[in-house]
Amino acid sequence: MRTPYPILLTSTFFNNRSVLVVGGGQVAERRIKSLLDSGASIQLIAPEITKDLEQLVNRSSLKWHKQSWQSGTLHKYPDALVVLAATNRTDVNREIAQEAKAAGRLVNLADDPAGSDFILPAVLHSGEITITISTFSESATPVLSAHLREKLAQIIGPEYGRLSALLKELRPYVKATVEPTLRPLLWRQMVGSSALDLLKENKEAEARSLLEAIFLEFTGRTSNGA
Ligand SMILES: C[C@@]1(CC(=O)O)c2cc3[nH]c(cc4nc(cc5[nH]c(cc(n2)[C@H]1CCC(=O)O)[C@@](C)(CC(=O)O)[C@@H]5CCC(=O)O)C(CC(=O)O)=C4CCC(=O)O)c(CCC(=O)O)c3CC(=O)O
Ligand SMILES: NC(=O)C1=CN([C@@H]2O[C@H](COP(=O)(O)OP(=O)(O)OC[C@H]3O[C@@H](n4cnc5c(N)ncnc54)[C@H](O)[C@@H]3O)[C@@H](O)[C@H]2O)C=CC1
Repeated sequence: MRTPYPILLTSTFFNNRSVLVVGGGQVAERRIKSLLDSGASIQLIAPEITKDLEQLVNRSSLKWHKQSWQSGTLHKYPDALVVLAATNRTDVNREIAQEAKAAGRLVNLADDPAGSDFILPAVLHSGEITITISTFSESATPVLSAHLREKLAQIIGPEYGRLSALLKELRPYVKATVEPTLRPLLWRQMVGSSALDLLKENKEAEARSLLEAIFLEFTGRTSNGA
């Protein structure tokens, strides 16, 4: 059994590329909305699209080509490294995938995860934290992924996103003053501190002070060679 290799595409990836989506139903709509949230420019090929997608065409970086998929037309979208075949026609999705793979593009088929280059997991965003969940290994049970996302959403509250933001603020100072081998120890102290509880109670200033105190105490100790 091979496990899938998880990667997260950054907005840099989307800077000079577009994503090609074929099909404009419910599944395509869900994907296009999250692609737009990630800053992607999208080329959409479909004869008909949902009402929500029609509205997005007018006010986002989504370009609609109102037509069915035509064989041999992938070359018209040279900057689309990522292709989503999301029509309700298995034969059409398969043909798109063949063309995409032959041209060295990365393709996802909405109806065939095992034949896809990558799959799209269930996603939970909590502030600056992204949690992805997948059940995929040869095939998937997506409703279980959605269920797990709901469970995790109850555990991972907004305080974790706020803690992440505070730790990021401290990161340059830690990098400048703490030896690389000692950094994990310091970060673990901060993450395991009661800053999280303070943030849960919206005591942002107290949480910041506590983290700064841990930092100062740690640097004082380590620079003394203790
Ligand atoms: C591989 C993957 C995506 C990919 O990479 O393409 C995939 C594939 C397939 N889904 C199918 C069906 C359904 N998918 C959903 C729902 C969701 N599906 C999602 C993810 C994924 N689904 C990826 C794997 C995730 C993982 O690794 O676990 C969620 C979590 C996220 C999202 O899509 O945004 C979202 C939750 C939305 C929410 O509740 O928030 C529902 C329920 C519903 O719609 O309410 C049904 C109907 C019930 C059923 O059939 O189970 C079919 C059969 C199609 C057919 O019969 O033709 C296939 C293809 C196949 O399994 O062959
Ligand atoms: N991965 C997932 O999470 C899920 C995947 N699916 C699969 O995804 C497929 C699509 O699902 P929905 O969006 O709900 O279907 P839908 O029926 O709502 O939409 C299908 C879309 O494909 C377009 N289309 C049809 N033929 C086309 C062609 N030749 N060229 C371009 N566009 C074409 C239609 O105009 C429409 O916009 C389903 O058939 C199913 O196999 C379904 C549910 C969840």
